[in-house]
Amino acid sequence: MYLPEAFQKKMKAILGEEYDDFLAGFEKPRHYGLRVNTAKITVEEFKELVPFHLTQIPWVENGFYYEEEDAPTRHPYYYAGLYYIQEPSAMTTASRLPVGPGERVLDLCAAPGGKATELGAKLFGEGLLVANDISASRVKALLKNIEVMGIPNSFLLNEVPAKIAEQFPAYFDKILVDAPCSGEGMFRKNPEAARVWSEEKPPECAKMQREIVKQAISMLKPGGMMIYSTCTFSPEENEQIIAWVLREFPEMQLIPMKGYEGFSEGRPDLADGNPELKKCVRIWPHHMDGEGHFVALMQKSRTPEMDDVSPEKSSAYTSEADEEPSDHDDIKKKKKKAKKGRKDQKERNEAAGCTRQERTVLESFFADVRAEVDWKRIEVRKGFAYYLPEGVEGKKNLVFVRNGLYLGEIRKDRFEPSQAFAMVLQKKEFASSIDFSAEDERVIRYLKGETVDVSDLECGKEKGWQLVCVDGYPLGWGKLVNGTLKNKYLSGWRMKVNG
Ligand SMILES: C[S@@+](CC[C@H](N)C(=O)[O-])C[C@H]1O[C@@H](n2cnc3c(N)ncnc32)[C@H](O)[C@@H]1O
Repeated sequence: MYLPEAFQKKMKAILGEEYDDFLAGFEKPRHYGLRVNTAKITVEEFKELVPFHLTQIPWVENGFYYEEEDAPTRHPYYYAGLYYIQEPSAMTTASRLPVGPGERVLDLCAAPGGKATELGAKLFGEGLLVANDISASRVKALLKNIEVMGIPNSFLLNEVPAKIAEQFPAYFDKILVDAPCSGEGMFRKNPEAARVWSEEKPPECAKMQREIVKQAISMLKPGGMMIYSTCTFSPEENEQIIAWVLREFPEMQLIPMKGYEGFSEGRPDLADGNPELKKCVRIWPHHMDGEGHFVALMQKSRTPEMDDVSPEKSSAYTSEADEEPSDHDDIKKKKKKAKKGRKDQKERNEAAGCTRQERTVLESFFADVRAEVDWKRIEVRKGFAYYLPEGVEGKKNLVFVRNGLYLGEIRKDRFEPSQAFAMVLQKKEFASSIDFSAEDERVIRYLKGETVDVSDLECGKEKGWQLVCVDGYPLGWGKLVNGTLKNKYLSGWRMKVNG
């Protein structure tokens, strides 16, 4: 494969004796990965359910290699948001940022959402996920992925980091910066990246990365954690950025992250020699089954007042051991905790954000919804109903693409629930559902937008709105009339007819 000469020279200098192994790696096949969406299904349940040949990615608990011929993007479970297709090394970043329900989390360079969707899943619907990207077109993909994965409590922005920083000073418990970079680690996966690479790219990107990181630090709470990653090898964008942070922001310290035998230490010799830089992680494709990556986990010093607070009282103090769901039981505990939080916060006051008439229409639909609803968080704008996240009240002058969950549209005296609303529900949370088995050919026809005969299937109500599921996992809406399911699957999300 083509590799620019200047790149080869640089890598030879960095890798020395290992260079030939590194080069040989470019001829090996790439690896395909999927990440289980633990907000919807546990890893154990997933392994029992799916028909694919999966192999555990050894350093990511909910990550698996899959075989290309299994084509998981064609399966209905993909449409149900049970997993996200992600390059295995790219899973590392979000997996090493300890996030738990109730926290305020920011992903500053989030599109298309590979990492933001994992952070959102770890919140289990409690707390706030602010996900931003500077690119308007890429933010659209981010929105879709957040919706498919069923993350209700998000605020999606299309802004420059400095504008966000004005509104959120020292606000977030956790921040992820997956910086725009020269992409050297993705040359094998994306040969085009090698063709557009030039020697000027790394220093140019480094300039941009310093600006983004500076803004991120200003938005981090004392005691909060920031994780920085790139998919490139160049020291200017990796160790040298972190060395700069350590010099310029004495309140920031590098902290070790959960290890793996294939990880390599950061290289102080490629920056200013600070031995702390060994706490960074380099992922070399010739050492592991994944593409090139760099990850650094940092923490902002606590203020003296915070030292009076016991660890249980402050989410920012929580250690990784406490936070990482290590198995099935931990995930269940977290879900329980999130549910309790919802109950504690719930006050059934009047919805501030809608008229009495709108409320009546919504209430008639919500009579069939068995999830907790905090009416204070419902807002209707020009007939469109939203469920607002907590924590972004009064944030002004920001370009956003979505504030919270889009619930649906009020059309006179009817409510049309949205696709995104279906994706945050569990089957048991709606009064009536049509549940297809994944083998039933009607599920594909439903996903292609067809009307289907379901007279042989059981459902809670003989007519009206149905939550359409595959093996118990919601896919979207349908409306039942005389045994026929009218298709309400969002047209833009449909499976391609010839696909
Ligand atoms: C490596 S990609 C992010 C990938 C994403 N985290 C994921 O896992 O799917 C970097 C992103 O940064 C965005 N970006 C570039 N400059 C930015 C800036 N100044 N502020 C915020 N985002 C920026 C790009 O549009 C791009 O989507």
